[in-house]
Amino acid sequence: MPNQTFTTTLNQSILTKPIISACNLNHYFGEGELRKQALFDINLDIYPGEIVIMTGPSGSGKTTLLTLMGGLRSAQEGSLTILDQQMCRANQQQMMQVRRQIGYIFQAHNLLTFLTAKQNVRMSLELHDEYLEQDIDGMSADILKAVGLGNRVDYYADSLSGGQKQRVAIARALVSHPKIVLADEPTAALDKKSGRDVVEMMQKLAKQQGCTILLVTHDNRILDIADRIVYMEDGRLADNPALTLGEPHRFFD
Ligand SMILES: Nc1ncnc2c1ncn2[C@@H]1O[C@H](COP(=O)(O)OP(=O)(O)OP(=O)(O)O)[C@@H](O)[C@H]1O
Repeated sequence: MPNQTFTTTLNQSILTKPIISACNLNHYFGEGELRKQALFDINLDIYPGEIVIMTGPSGSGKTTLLTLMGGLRSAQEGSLTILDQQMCRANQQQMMQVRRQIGYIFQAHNLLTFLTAKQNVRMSLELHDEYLEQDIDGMSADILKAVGLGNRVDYYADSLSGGQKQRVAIARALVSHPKIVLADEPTAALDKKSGRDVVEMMQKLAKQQGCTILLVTHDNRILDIADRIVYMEDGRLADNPALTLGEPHRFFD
């Protein structure tokens, strides 16, 4: 029987065009003699609604690629299209326009600790003109309920546990219904159960909204939430037999 992930991806590639598409993408840090290539000839298409996990050893280029794919870093060489915008040589305004359609979740939750959970989520809606006329308090409270924090809406971020803070960060990233969510090591600071809860929450909300998730992780306990796993090594996308054989847990243990 054909591999389900492969079949899904194949169907998607026939029916839809990628929401993110990298073609022969290279990236360099430093200048002159210090210039060092961090990404080599990356070719990767990500389709609407997919959950893609990017994994691989430390220093292999995952965060560099994630930040490029999130419009947080200027693309230098090759082609990178995000939501129909070519990011190579894009100006600041074009990059900003792309970023407004993306939700971000980082290892550190980056909540403002002197604001409540609801106020933190609300801030994300305040950045979007289209929501200003709507009940943004109600929307913020609703999404906090959806991530299981209905009884913590008015708690200050400081008084929440690590897992609860990360759930607020998920609510903040998804409340504006972004087309893409990028997550960099979202479970790194969490214990096993909280980490699992957080990604399952993210998966559920994203599937409800038809949102695409690109997630970087070293955490092999969450690889199964992905529709597709891509593996990086030495700045290149690599085939990882352990992952394609459906035995992701073998690799890092
Ligand atoms: N701002 C920077 N300046 C110079 N070199 C950098 C910079 N950021 C990353 N690098 C280099 O680029 C390479 C890829 O780094 P990157 O952080 O993307 O890897 P990673 O796979 O995300 O690693 P980790 O899993 O440890 O976070 C590394 O060799 C790193 O030292």
